[in-house]
Amino acid sequence: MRVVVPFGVQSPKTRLAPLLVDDERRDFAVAMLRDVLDAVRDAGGTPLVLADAPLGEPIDAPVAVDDRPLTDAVNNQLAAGTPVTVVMADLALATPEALSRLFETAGDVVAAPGLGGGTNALVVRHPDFSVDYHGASIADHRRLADEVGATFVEVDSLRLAVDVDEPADFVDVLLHGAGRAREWVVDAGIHLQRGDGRVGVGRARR
Ligand SMILES: Nc1nc2c(ncn2[C@@H]2O[C@H](COP(=O)(O)OP(=O)(O)OP(=O)(O)O)[C@@H](O)[C@H]2O)c(=O)[nH]1
Ligand SMILES: C[C@H](OP(=O)(O)O)C(=O)O
Repeated sequence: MRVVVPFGVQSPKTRLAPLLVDDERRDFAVAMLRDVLDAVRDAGGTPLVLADAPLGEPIDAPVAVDDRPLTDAVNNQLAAGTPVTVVMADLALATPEALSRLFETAGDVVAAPGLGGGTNALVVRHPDFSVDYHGASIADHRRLADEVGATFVEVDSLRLAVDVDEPADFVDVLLHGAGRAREWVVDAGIHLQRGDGRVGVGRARR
């Protein structure tokens, strides 16, 4: 199964700026990308990194560079009309088992919703379906599938629902992660902060 993994090289993970400086955000984004690529391969997928600029470092997967905005770049990958799967590069909890379940779920379009309204992964088996990312995209994708007469199936998965966008997402990486991304977070001195029944993250001063 061809699996496109979009990766924003230019100023990645800007919402993590409260905790990470520019270089750290890039290094962390690459650590997540490497974990996702491993999980895709271990789930039987053949990954292609769809980057908005050259990565500038070796990566264990073919890379296609397309500097168009995310939606346009992914729709270009769908244009041939053959089945394509899209898995975002910031799914730090993704495992081969979770991805296999997604890949094996029947439907013209199979989605893994993200927390907060995004669309973290899509298996597209309908030639007329197109994507429209950002701004509660899961709702847009339900509508777009309906408009072309495609069935739309959603996979309920914690591991595919968590995409790391904001510092609070590090809580789930620390509690449920196991790969390079979690290792990077720990090495960066980011730790759980628990008090009065709430949990967040803090960072040890260097
Ligand atoms: N190819 C490509 N991938 C993108 C682009 N923008 C985001 N991505 C990737 O799409 C996925 C989800 O995007 P976001 O969560 O918005 O990622 P992001 O842009 O790094 O994060 P923010 O800067 O905080 O919005 C991630 O895997 C990004 O690497 C883009 O313009 N082109
Ligand atoms: C790509 C985008 O990610 P978000 O901006 O919602 O994190 C989406 O899932 O539509």
